[in-house]
Amino acid sequence: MDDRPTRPSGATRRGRPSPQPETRAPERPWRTEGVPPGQDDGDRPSRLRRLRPLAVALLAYVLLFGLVTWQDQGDAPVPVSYTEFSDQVDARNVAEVFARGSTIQGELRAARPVPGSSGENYKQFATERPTFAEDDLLTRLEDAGATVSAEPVVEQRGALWNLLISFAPILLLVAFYWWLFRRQRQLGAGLFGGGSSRRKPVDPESVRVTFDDVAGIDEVEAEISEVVDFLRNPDKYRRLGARAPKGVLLAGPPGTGKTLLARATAGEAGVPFFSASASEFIELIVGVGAQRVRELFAEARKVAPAIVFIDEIDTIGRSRGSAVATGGHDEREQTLNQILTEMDGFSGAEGVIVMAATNRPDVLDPALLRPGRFDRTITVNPPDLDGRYAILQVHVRGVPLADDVDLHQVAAVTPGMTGADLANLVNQAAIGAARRGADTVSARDFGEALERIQLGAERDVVIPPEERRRTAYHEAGHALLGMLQPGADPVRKVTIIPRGRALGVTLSTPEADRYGYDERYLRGRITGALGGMAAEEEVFGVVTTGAENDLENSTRIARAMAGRWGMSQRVGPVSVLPQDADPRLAGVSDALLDTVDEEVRRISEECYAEARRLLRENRDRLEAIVERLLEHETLEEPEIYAAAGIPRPSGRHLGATVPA
Ligand SMILES: Nc1ncnc2c1ncn2[C@@H]1O[C@H](COP(=O)(O)OP(=O)(O)OP(=O)(O)O)[C@@H](O)[C@H]1O
Ligand SMILES: [Zn+2]
Repeated sequence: MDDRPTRPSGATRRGRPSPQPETRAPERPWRTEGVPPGQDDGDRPSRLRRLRPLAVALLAYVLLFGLVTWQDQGDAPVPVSYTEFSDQVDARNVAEVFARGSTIQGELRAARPVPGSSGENYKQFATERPTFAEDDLLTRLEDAGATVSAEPVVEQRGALWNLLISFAPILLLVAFYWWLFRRQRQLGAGLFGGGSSRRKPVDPESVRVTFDDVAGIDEVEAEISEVVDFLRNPDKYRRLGARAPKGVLLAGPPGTGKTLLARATAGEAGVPFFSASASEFIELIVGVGAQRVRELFAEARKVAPAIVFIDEIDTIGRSRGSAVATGGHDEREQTLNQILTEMDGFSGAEGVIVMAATNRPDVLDPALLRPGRFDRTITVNPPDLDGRYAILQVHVRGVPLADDVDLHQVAAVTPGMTGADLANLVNQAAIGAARRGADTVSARDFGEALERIQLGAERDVVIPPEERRRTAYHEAGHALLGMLQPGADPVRKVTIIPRGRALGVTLSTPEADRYGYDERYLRGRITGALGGMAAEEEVFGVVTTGAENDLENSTRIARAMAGRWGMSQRVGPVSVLPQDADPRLAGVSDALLDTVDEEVRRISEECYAEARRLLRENRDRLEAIVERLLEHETLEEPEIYAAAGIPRPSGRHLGATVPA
């Protein structure tokens, strides 16, 4: 669950909680990625080509360095070392070196210096050694059996050797880097099916996604259409000197179809679509991310007009002061800078449009949003009732529906669900029908799929009677408080059949789409969440571990009330716990944080006391629900309200599950 209480279902569970309800995780098996796997082989030649500039630069550097060193030698007395005389040594050369005043270092093994035979023209061989004449040297050389050749072969070992030695660390480093770089790519290719680092354009014809596949985007369609139009007729804009759109930021919660929208934009315009996830850019090695960005854009430019899509841009685009940053800092910044450079670099004329998606537009570095970069933000919201209906219609294409399926009804009972959730719902329903061996997908399949998504899959375990009874009180406590509090979301279902990791579940969902919450509603949510624990304490006099998940939920809401939503008078109308930022970095004092803690405790204690009071006053209702629950294990909305003798607030209900 994310940390706003805006999730579709207010399910409260007893038992070791699954912190992330099964509604999200493995939900999108159909999510196709831009790259057909196994295309990496074709990249090899271009990879070599890419490395060529590096090699050329290196070679040039070595040559230049060598040349400079060589040049130096012409003028200044550079030490020349004759470690030994081979028979290729030219005596004239030796003399020349002497004449220039160079020092010969090392041993003249073949020509031992003769004491006293000093010549004026020749410098000292070595300060502490006697000098000798050229003739003398020649004689000695010949005596030693050396051939005096016409070609001067001066062994330049000294300079060259020093050069090589001084280069060795750099060369080693370059080699190592190269090796790592290649290894990373191979690893990436191996692990992620051959496409993690390199994106090829998807053939626009082969995976053509169009606006027909995206539903409920009426509000953003106008803006997106402009991008499509530009990609289709860039000349029309160019002629008028209109600045082309460069970057479009798609902001919205996960699963709202941002990727789909970007892909559909490419599909509509009939241009290639390059996609990458920003998190893929971040590698351990600094510079790799930037390199990948460069490649991505280079390839897009080659086939422009095109769309480059960067998902999760916030992983690299977080503003510097932000508390949470992923990946190495340098790497992140370099990669971000590379993206900015690429965007600054191309003129609109090239026809590359960058689309990026984020669910945290608030944390983005302002540099990203400057004109000429991502200067358009399109907010994609979770769909409303009509939107959900439209999305369902898209996804039931090709799914044979039974006559009893009413998509309006399905849309009505799924407030808060995103496009991805709905796609999953249809998929799960179809799977259920297939498992039954049915020809069509029925309303019952939808009901069961929704239940599985909201409550988790049923688990086949034998619960001891004592535990079962305790669970029944716990869930009945949640349900009763949900029904007793005015303004609370209607209770849809209660079960003491273990589901997912929970021993029992109470599900309440809002009647209609909710966009904001008032304090009373939130307190009701806390009281309801604490209702299970309160019932256990009320009836058995002890508290069990079954309330862990409930406490997490209630505390989270209380913290947000006091620290984020200004609902505590003692804290005041200030934001102490801004979303996803470290309050201490934001300069919040410890005293204020302590006050929030105290307020969280106060709110929770008040709500708990309220829960206890309500349960005590309605003990007969509690017992009635428990009795029905132990008998039927699962109760639907009408039965729950009937058992408690409380009028039902809602009429809508996806009555597909028949209780045992
Ligand atoms: N508006 C929509 N119309 C039709 N289908 C949708 C819509 N929104 C989402 N979906 C379905 O959900 C799937 C996932 O959506 P998508 O990956 O585009 O969401 P997203 O916003 O990019 O999510 P995330 O932020 O998690 O990457 C889509 O492939 C599509 O099947
Ligand atoms: Zn509970």
